[in-house]
Amino acid sequence: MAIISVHNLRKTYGEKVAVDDVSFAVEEGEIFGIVGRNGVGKTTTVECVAGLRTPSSGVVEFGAGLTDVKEQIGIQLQDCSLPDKLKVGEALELYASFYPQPADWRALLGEIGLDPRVAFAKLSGGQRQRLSVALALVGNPRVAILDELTTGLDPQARRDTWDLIERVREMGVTVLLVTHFMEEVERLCDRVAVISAGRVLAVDTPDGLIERAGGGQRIVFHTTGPVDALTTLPEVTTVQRNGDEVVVTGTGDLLVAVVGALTPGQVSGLRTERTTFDDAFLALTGTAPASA
Ligand SMILES: Nc1ncnc2c1ncn2[C@@H]1O[C@H](COP(=O)(O)OP(=O)(O)OP(=O)(O)O)[C@@H](O)[C@H]1O
Repeated sequence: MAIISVHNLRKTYGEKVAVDDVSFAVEEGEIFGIVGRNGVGKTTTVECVAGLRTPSSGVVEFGAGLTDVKEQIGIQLQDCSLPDKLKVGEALELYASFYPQPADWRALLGEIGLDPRVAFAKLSGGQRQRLSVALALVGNPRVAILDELTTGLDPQARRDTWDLIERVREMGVTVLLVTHFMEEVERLCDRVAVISAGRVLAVDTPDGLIERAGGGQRIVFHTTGPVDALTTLPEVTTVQRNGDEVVVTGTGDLLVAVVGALTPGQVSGLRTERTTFDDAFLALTGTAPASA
C-alpha cells in the first residue's frame, strides 16, 4: 500500500499557478524522485505533502501507520541555514528535543561523519548537506523529504551524499527526493514523477522512462545519403538528423536493422550509445535538463 498518495494537487499564489494538477503515489521503502526543471512546482508539491503549505485543491493521503505527518515526515529544505556559531552536535540535540521519540543523534553523527564540535560556519557545502539530512532524520521519520540536496556540490561530495541517501533507505526510511539532476535519478530513484509546468508528465522507473524514449539503444553516425527508409523499420523509434549527423533510437536488434538498411560506403563514424535518463527527460519534456 502507498505510504503517500497525492491526488490532483493544485496550489496557487494569487494569480500564479505553482502546482497545476499533480498526482502520484509513493510506496513504502522506495526512493521516489520528483524531477523537473527549476520553477515547475517541485518544492511546492513536497511542502504540501509535508503539511508546510495548504493545497488550493486536491488531496494528500497517508498510508496505514503514518498518523502524524509533522512527526513522521522529516523534511530537509533547500538552502537550509543555521546560526554560524551553532555546533553540529548542538544542532542535532536541539532538533531532537522537538520530537517525542527522537533518533539517537550521536548514532546519526556516525552516519554523516561529522565532528559534533564543529560550528555550522566552518562546514563545507557537502558537510552542510549531510547535516541537513541528519536533521531531517533526527525525529525518527517514516518518510524523509530531501529537496535539491546535491545542487552546488562537487562530484565527490555529491557521490558521498548519494551514498548517504542509500543508507537512509537501508534504515527503512522512505525517501521523497526532489532533484533536477538526471544522473542522481538514474543512480538513486526506484521510481520518478517527471513534472513540467505544475503537471506530471509521467511516473515510472528510470529504466521504464528510458525505454519509452527509445528502448535504451541509440545509434549515431554520419552520412550525406538519405535515411528516410530507417523510419519504416519496426526496431526504430526515432530518427533525428542534424546536418550530416543522424541519431537513431529504438529497440531489439536495432544495430543489425539499421546497418542493413544503410547504403554501404555512405556511412562513417557509426557508434552505439546507451539512452540515458537525460534523453528520456528531453523526449518527455522537450527541454534539456538544467545543469546542476
Ligand atoms: N510563496 C510564493 N509566492 C509566489 N510564487 C511562488 C511562491 N513559492 C513559489 N512560487 C512560484 O511557484 C513556482 C513553483 O515554485 P517551486 O519552488 O515549487 O518550483 P521548483 O520546481 O521547486 O523550483 P526550484 O527548483 O527552483 O525550487 C515558481 O514559479 C515560483 O516562483
